[in-house]
Amino acid sequence: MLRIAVPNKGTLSAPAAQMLRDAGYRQRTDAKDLVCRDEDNNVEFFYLRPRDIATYVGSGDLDLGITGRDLLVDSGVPARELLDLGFGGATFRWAAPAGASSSESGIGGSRIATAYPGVVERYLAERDLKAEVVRLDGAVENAVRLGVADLIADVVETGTTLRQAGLVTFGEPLLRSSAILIGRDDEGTEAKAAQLVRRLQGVLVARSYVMLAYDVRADLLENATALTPGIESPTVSPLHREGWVAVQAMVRRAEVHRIMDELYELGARAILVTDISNCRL
Ligand SMILES: Nc1ncnc2c1ncn2[C@@H]1O[C@H](COP(=O)(O)OP(=O)(O)OP(=O)(O)O)[C@@H](O)[C@H]1O
Ligand SMILES: O=P(O)(O)OC[C@H]1O[C@H](OP(=O)(O)OP(=O)(O)O)[C@H](O)[C@@H]1O
Ligand SMILES: [Mg+2]
Repeated sequence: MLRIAVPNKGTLSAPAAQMLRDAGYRQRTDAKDLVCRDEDNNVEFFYLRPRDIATYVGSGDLDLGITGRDLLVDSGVPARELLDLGFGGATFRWAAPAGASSSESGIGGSRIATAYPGVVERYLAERDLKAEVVRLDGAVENAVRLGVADLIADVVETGTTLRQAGLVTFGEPLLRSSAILIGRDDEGTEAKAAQLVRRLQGVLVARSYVMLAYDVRADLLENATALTPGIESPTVSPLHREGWVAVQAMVRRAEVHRIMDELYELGARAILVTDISNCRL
């Protein structure tokens, strides 16, 4: 039975469980449950703190896990990224008091508060910089005003927490994070993860594409299908009405309204959009 770690709390927890449900797996119904067996799919899910997930996967005690890229890097364990899951996006950034005119050149020699010492120490080591890393558990934005650090390195999503603490970011992000599927850094990992990866990829495609169908005069077909080339090629079927055809193609959800406008202008009619609930390409 495949053993998979899923975040039990925090930002990644609900979207991770939803994605697994969308991929056809059974998930816990009670937030206090820490294990859920899915006999039909021969998988067992373990609900753990996202920070600990890389540890369990790196040691080989669990086969696969869902966590943040920043947490994987921070852990330094022998686990690797198998798939970007497209949620939980955040940057990991330097920040200092507004008006302190901080820059990356001032990082060496400073006191840096962070809940991600592994990420910060990797940055320092790569540049041969020495600095004092103050490891905190959270609410890192308070560290500067409380006097334990000169600057911080932390997760930034909307930037609201930083702003409210009177801090501003500086320099390039140390990394761009999102939720990822991870496996142990060894030979068997890809094979173990193959079915789960295919299912999750199906969910990702279903989320970012819709199915577009329309009728168009046969003499306009080339122009119309140039707008909707599909993934392989669009499906074209005859219509009962002489000289018209029906077309079906997958299009990117983000582009569908522009494409519908352009198809209508071209003369296509009965333009219909349907959600895709899952797929294998
Ligand atoms: N706004 C956000 N705040 C915190 N973490 C975020 C945010 N958006 C995405 N993440 C990602 O979530 C992961 C951190 O999850 P974790 O559950 O440890 O923190 P949390 O959501 O802040 O929960 P808690 O504060 O309860 O520990 C990281 O990979 C981080 O990049
Ligand atoms: O840019 P924002 O949208 O404001 O989000 C980023 C903030 O959210 C998280 O804190 P959280 O609320 O999880 O508290 P914590 O620091 O105790 O983990 C993170 O550590 C940042 O502080
Ligand atoms: Mg947090």
